[in-house]
Amino acid sequence: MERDWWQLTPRREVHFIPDNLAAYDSRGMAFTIEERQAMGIHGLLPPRVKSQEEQVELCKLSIERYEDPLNKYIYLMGLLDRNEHLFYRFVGENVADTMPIVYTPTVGLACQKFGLVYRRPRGLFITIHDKGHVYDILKNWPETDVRAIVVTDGERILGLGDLGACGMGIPVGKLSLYTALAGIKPHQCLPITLDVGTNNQTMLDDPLYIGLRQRRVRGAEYDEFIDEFMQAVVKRFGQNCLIQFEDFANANAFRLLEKYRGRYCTFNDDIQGTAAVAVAGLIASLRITNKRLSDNVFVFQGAGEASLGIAELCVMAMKNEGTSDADARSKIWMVDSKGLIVKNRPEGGLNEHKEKFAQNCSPIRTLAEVVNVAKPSVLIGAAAIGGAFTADILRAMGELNARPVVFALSNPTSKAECTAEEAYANTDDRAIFASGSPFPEYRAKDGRVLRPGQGNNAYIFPGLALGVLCAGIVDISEDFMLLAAEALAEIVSQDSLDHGSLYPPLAEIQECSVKIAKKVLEHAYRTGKASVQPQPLDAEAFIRAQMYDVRYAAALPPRYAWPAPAHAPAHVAPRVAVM
Ligand SMILES: NC(=O)C1=CN([C@@H]2O[C@H](COP(=O)(O)OP(=O)(O)OC[C@H]3O[C@@H](n4cnc5c(N)ncnc54)[C@H](OP(=O)(O)O)[C@@H]3O)[C@@H](O)[C@H]2O)C=CC1
Ligand SMILES: CC(=O)C(=O)O
Ligand SMILES: [Mg+2]
Repeated sequence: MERDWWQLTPRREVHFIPDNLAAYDSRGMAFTIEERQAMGIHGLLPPRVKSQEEQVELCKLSIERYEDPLNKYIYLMGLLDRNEHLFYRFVGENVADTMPIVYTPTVGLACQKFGLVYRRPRGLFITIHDKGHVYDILKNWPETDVRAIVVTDGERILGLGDLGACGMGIPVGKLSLYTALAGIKPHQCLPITLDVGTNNQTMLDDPLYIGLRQRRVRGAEYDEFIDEFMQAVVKRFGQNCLIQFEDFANANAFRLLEKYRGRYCTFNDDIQGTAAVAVAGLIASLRITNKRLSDNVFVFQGAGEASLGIAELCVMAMKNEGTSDADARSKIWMVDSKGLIVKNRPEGGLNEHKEKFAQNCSPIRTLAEVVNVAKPSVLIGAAAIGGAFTADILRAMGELNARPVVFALSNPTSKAECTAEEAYANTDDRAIFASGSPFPEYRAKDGRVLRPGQGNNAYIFPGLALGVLCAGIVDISEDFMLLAAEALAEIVSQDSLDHGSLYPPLAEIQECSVKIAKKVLEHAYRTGKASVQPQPLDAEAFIRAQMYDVRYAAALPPRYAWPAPAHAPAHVAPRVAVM
C-alpha cells in the first residue's frame, strides 16, 4: 500500500533561517567600511568599497564572458540569489540584452535543462501528494506579504510542451519581470509550480528530472487540487493576492479562467495578456496602413489560448469601432491542427471557443490555401509550428497587401512561424512584423534599419499587475485588457513605426508599465472595481511610490552613522560607537 506522503516526514515547527553569509553577499563590496564594522563583517570583504554603478559594470563584463546563453542564465540566477538589488538594477538598465536570457528564448532552454541548472530554492513546489496540505506549504514560504503569484502546472511551457516541474523557470522568469519591468517588490512575488506529474517520457526517464515521477493526474482529483490551491492562497495572502495562470495546457487554461475569474484576483496571461499585446500591435499598425481594425481580414495559424484570446479581443475592439459582432467574427479565419475552422466540420472537434469563429465555407486543409481564399491583410501565428509561414505564404501576403501585417508569436525562437528576415525578404521589405521572441535588426534594401518589435505579453502583464495591485482590483474583466492594449499602442512613437516596430523600445518598457498601470488604476476607480481607498489624488505619483527601488538603501539607520573619532582612520572606528 502507498504510504501517505505527509506521514513520511512528521511536521515540525522549523522556520526558514536566512543564510548569515548572505548578509555580506547581499550588496557585496558596496558596504562602506563603517557598515562592515557595524555588522561584524569587516575583513570578510576586500578593502576596496565599490559603488553599485561599478558593480553593474562588472556584471556586464562578467556576463559578456559567457558565450552559451544557458551559462548566462546560470550567472544571472546566481546574481539574483546573492544580490537582489544589483540583479534588478542590472536587468532593468539592460532590458534588451538581459530579457532574452531571463525570459524567452533562453528561459525555454533553462526549463528543458532545469535539473541541470537548479541551484537554490526559488519559489514553491506543491505536488498532488500535498493535496489536503496546500495551506501548510504556503505557510512554509518565509514572506507573509505576498501580493502576486505566477503559477504553472508545467503542461504547455512556451511552445515546448509538457515539461512538468521543470516549468518552474517560467514563473521565476515572469516574476523577475514583475520587478524588473514594473517595480513590484520582489518579496511580494511568489513563483509556484503545481506538480501533478508529467506525460513527457523524456523527463520521466531523465535522471536529472526534479519532479514527481508519475503521469499527470487529471479529472476530479486535479480540479479539487486546484480549488484547494486557490482557497489556500486567499486564506494565506488575502483575496487581493493576484494569481497569474501561466503555461497551463489549453483544456485546463480556458476552463480554469472561466471558473475563477471574477471570484479570485486572477487572469490567464497566455489568453488575456497575449491578446492585449497583439491587439496593441494591431492598433499601432493602423497608423501605418491608414485603416480601421475592422477594415482588416485576419488569418490565425493556431486556434488555442493565444489565438482565441487575440481573436476575441479583436472582436471587442472592432465592436468599439461600430462593427457588429457577426461582421467582426466573419473577418477572422482560424486554422487549427485539422485545417480551417468551418461550420459543420466533418471531423468535428470544435469547442465552444472555436465554434464562434467557424467560417461558413467548405473545409480547407492547409494554411497556404486559407491565405489564398481568405486574402488576409493580417497573418498571426501562435501554433508553435516553427517555419509555418513559408516563403510562398509570405510572398502571397506581399502580393495581397501593400503593407502586410505578419505576427510570428510562437516561442521560443525555434518555434517562430518565420524569422524577421524571412518576413521582410519575401515581401520586398514591406511586411509589418512582430514576433514573440526577439529577432535582430535588419537592413532593408533601401538602407533603412528595421527593428522588429517583440509582440510578447511581457509588455502587458507587469504593468497590468502593477495597476491591479495598486487599485486592489479583484475582477480583472476584459475591458482592462483592451484598455491596456490601447494604452500600449498610444505610447508607440512615430520613430518606432518608421523603424518597423509596433512596440516601444525594450529600454522604455518600465515607463510603459507605469502608463498601463495608471490607465488600469483610473479605470478601476471609474468602474467601481478598486478596493484601495481612498482613491489616490495623483494616480501616477501613487503608483511610483509603491515601486521597488533598485538602489541600495542605507545599510544602517542614521544613529549608526557616527563620525569616526578624529584620531582614528575611518575604517577602524570602534564598533561600540554604533550599538
Ligand atoms: N508572444 C506571446 O506573448 C505568446 C506566445 N505564445 C506562444 O503561442 C504558441 C501557442 O500557445 P497556445 O495558444 O497557448 O497553445 P495551445 O496549445 O492553446 O494552442 C495551439 C494551437 O495550435 C494548433 N496547432 C497545432 N498544430 C497545428 C498545425 N500543424 N497547424 C495549425 N495549427 C496547429 C492547435 O490546434 P488544435 O486546437 O487542433 O489542437 C491549437 O489550436 C506557443 O508557442 C506559445 O509560446 C503564447 C502566449 C503568449
Ligand atoms: C510568452 C508566453 O507567455 C508564452 O509563450 O507562453
Ligand atoms: Mg506563457
